[in-house]
Amino acid sequence: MARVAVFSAGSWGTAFGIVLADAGNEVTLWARREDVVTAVNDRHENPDYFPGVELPAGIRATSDPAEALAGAEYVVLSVPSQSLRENLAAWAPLVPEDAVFISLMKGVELGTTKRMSEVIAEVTGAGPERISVVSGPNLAKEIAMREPAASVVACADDAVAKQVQELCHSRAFRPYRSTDVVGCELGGAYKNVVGLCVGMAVGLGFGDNTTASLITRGLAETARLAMKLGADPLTLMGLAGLGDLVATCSSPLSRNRTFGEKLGQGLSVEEIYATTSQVAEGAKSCASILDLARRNGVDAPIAEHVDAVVRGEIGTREMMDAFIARETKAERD
Ligand SMILES: NC(=O)c1ccc[n+]([C@@H]2O[C@H](COP(=O)([O-])OP(=O)(O)OC[C@H]3O[C@@H](n4cnc5c(N)ncnc54)[C@H](O)[C@@H]3O)[C@@H](O)[C@H]2O)c1
Ligand SMILES: O=P(O)(O)OC[C@H](O)CO
Repeated sequence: MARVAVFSAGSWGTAFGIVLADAGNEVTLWARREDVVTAVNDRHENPDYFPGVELPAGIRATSDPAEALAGAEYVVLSVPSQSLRENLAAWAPLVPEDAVFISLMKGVELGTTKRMSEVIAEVTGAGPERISVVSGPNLAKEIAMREPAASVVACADDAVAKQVQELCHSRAFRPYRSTDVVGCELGGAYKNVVGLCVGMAVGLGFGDNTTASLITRGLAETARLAMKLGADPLTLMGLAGLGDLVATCSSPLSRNRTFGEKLGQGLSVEEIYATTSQVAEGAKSCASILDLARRNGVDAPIAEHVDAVVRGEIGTREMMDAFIARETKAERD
């Protein structure tokens, strides 16, 4: 049993907290709001995200980061990607010096184009052996309901990946392990952009040929960039690549796919933001991923067109027409 601090009590932080508690760990959830802390501690529930789901007794909550981090052996980070740097700068001095970070986030930082593990390294000074990521087809609601699912734990140090793997192996959650942090993180971040794109196609009324074509070309685009950055292409064929892409692009539970669907139905980005407080990472990361691709000379048509739609520069139908009209090429180019 280990002591784990989870930041924060949103959908995935709470669901992964359930996994960790089911696996026998002592979990402290950090929540920004006192009413969430009270609901978790007094009623074993997080009503904002999973009303009616009873949280395990091994989960406690606090709004005090120092209390959450006291004696923590593992620090799970699950805040919106663009807020990580600022939040972590405040928490870092409180983190025990040997604690291992576990990033659950699927985004790329705007401006710097850094992956989340790179932001963690920069802000905390932790070495690669103290930074792991978990990524895979893990829609939070299904995980909170203990529906069976698999995922990937990646760390440059295989022994640490194994520790984190054991930490989160529960009765419903089966983690595999990898040392390909770049591949896992890019698979997770890119699938959100492809999920937005597929959602747009669905919102426009297109069927399975269109979605399968976008998923497959999205995987090719992800692999192109990931390989350029040193990832193993087989990682992208695994749970953190194809697996997550399929879950996100197929499920109405995906916030990214839903966001795209609303765009396809004609809503504006501002109108969609007004209807949900939950994060659709792809709406921000399309710009940073496109930036990363351009800096590395990688062709990224899906990121480019999704970014143009999100900026309001083109419409969703125009995006689909542009994909078809692109100059013909070999499939593997
Ligand atoms: N929800 C899922 O199914 C799922 C699964 C796997 C990975 N992820 C990834 O996990 C990360 C977190 O997503 P989520 O689904 O938990 O999002 P969420 O919107 O459900 O929760 C985000 C949490 O962060 C808090 N928060 C929001 N803005 C903040 C800020 N500026 N500073 C500090 N805290 C802030 C919110 O209060 C909330 O507790 C994302 O990168 C997402 O891609 C989500
Ligand atoms: O709801 P989404 O679109 O953020 O997707 C959730 C998970 O990342 C699926 O693995």
